[in-house]
Amino acid sequence: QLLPDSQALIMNELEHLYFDDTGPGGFKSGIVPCTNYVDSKTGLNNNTLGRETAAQWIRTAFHDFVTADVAAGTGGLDASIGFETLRPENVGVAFNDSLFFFSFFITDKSSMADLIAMGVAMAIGACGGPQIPYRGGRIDATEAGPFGVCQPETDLKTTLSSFSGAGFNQADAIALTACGHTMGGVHYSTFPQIVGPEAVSPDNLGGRIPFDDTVAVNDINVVRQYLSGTGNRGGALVTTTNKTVQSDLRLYASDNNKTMEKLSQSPEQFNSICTNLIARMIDTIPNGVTLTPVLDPRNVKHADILLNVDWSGKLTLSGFLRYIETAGSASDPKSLDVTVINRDGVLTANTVKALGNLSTDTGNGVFGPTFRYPFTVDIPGETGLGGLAVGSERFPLQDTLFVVPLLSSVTPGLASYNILDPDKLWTFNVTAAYRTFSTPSSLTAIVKYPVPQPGNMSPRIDSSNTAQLALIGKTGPFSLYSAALQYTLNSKQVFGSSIDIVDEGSGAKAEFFKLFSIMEFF
Ligand code: HEM
Repeated sequence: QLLPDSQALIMNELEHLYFDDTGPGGFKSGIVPCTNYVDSKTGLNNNTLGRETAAQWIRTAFHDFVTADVAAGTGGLDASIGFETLRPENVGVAFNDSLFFFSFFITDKSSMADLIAMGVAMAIGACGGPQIPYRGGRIDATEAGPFGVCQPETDLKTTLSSFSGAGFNQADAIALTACGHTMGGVHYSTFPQIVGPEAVSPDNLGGRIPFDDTVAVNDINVVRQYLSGTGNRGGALVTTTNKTVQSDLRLYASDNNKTMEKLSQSPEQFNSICTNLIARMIDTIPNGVTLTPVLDPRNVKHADILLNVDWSGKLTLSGFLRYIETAGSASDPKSLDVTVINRDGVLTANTVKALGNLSTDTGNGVFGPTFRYPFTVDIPGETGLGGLAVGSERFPLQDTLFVVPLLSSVTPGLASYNILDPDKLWTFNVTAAYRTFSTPSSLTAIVKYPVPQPGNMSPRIDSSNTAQLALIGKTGPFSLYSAALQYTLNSKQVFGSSIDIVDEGSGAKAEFFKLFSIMEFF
């Protein structure tokens, strides 16, 4: 039998954030348009400061990554940056702004480190640059990492040795810097030793000098303008008269501009070198972390799957399929056939049509128009559910142990919910169905939600809350277990909360049921 494992659950969650959660409030909304700036002090967009969220996301990942020690297998993309924002080498609001935005999306299956990496891939892929292969599975550090981010004052030798410790040679270091220093710029508010107050204006209150004249586009311009001395000439880290802080000039010229010349040959060449280096940057992870395969937007995929069982033992599965019209793919079909695979792994004759919902495309999909195909299918309890087939795609699902949405609830409901609400008492009424021959007297619930970390804008997931679910009855082949769980949480914590139900005896597990998914208006 096909069983979903935690890697599949990580991929489902990240694909949802990356591919189809593209409307208002979605992950991508922070960088629509690419010039947009989300201020973490107010939570609102503010476009008078000369700041840019997309550029901040790229800089955040770089500062998190570059203190990696690949020989020792430590550091890299591990969100340790959250503990390091008071260091002089991490001066500026970029890090806390980014972590604040990402913190709305952290769950048990979407770590802060994965969100930081997604930020880079999205900022580049959605703002004129190439699509960066993106994988999930990173694990968040629980403490600060070593010092060692290059600063404008850092000498060339120290800068190159820092990159080298992270696995990047001189040519890599030059190119990676140019690939990053094509969006955003240097701010008077952050680096007054580099940019003077004359850069400040009413719609540029932070006093930013962009690296090139396409500040919100990930493109080759920075390289060409640096080499030709036109436009922004590579930006303030090249043109400042203060020699000590000409870090980009020192680095770019350190191999007699050989790497910059190579990057400048064509936009395709620039993109292909950057894709490779940026992917290597975000895939630099500590020993012991396993990344998922690359997320693939071409796949039809299921999302928001809910499985119910009624008092006659009949199962009902609902959710939607996602279809993305990627470059070169066929346009969205009117409908997609969804076929139930039973518990024995056999393709059944139980097929329903999922009808395309044209209004679901927000126009903001990173990979193209993105459509949802909602569906509902009834399944006899005896033969049960092992997965779904859509065309040649197979999605493993299971009905051995699952949370029953219609017999579960979250109170108070959505009517009184605001994402920024402070702490209040929440009740999670959770009912799980368990298909078993040796009925245990209770099942364990592990409730997971984000909690603040002192001195860090990023929360961590607390998995220490457990409770027992008691047997309340039977339906068809299932035993039903239930409990009312109460926690004092703020709205953001509820948004990121999930529950696992486990039978410790058999190892059966219902993993990552998102409590917010069943919140209703009452
Ligand atoms: C030699 C090493 C590097 C040094 C010394 C350096 C230094 C700087 C400085 C001083 C700023 C201005 C920040 C501000 O005023 O807010 C900046 C911005 C930026 N850096 Fe770097 N950087 C380096 C390498 C990189 C690399 C490798 C990347 C990415 C791959 C990167 C991405 C960015 C981005 C996107 C910005 C714009 C941020 C914004 O507009 O808010 N940097 N960098």
